Amino acid sequence: MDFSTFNHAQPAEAAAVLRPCVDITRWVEEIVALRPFASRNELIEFAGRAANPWTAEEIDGALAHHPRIGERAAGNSAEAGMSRKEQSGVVRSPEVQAALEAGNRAYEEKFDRVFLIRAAGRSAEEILEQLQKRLHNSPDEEIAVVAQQLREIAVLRLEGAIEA
Ligand SMILES: NC(=O)NC1=NC(=O)NC1=O
Repeated sequence: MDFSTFNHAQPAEAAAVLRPCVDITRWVEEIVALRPFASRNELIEFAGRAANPWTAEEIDGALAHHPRIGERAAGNSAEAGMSRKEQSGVVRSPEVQAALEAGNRAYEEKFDRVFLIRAAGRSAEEILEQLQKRLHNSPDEEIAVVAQQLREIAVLRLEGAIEA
């Protein structure tokens, strides 16, 4: 959808573009309510700080839409397509794949949620390095990192969804 159409669309139509970026209603509704934005850049910039901070409940609700790193998102929803595209660069050797799977399991064991990282533009090795580093975080430290990664993914998705 182009910026001008988004800016003047019906609220439900605008919300439908935002929802696949991150499934957090407060974020979607704040952006829809603030339209019309003066520019695409202003929209993107606001999206980077809207509904801050997200609660742990909001984050965990949104995580349900994110496949594990190394797992291919199934289905033909907008989110699944975005996840596949974001993870398309995460090509990996069998060894790295095995290490990612073990890392995901250890992470879920410790934090009781899926390991989330902004995968776009990152190699499997870098993701594995981040996973192993973050495993040492305390739960409070880690939820802040997860929130930042989720927001980066949301903004990247929004930039992809709204053409100039
Ligand atoms: N578990 C994940 O980190 N998933 C994802 N990261 C992305 O950048 N897209 C995803 O679906």
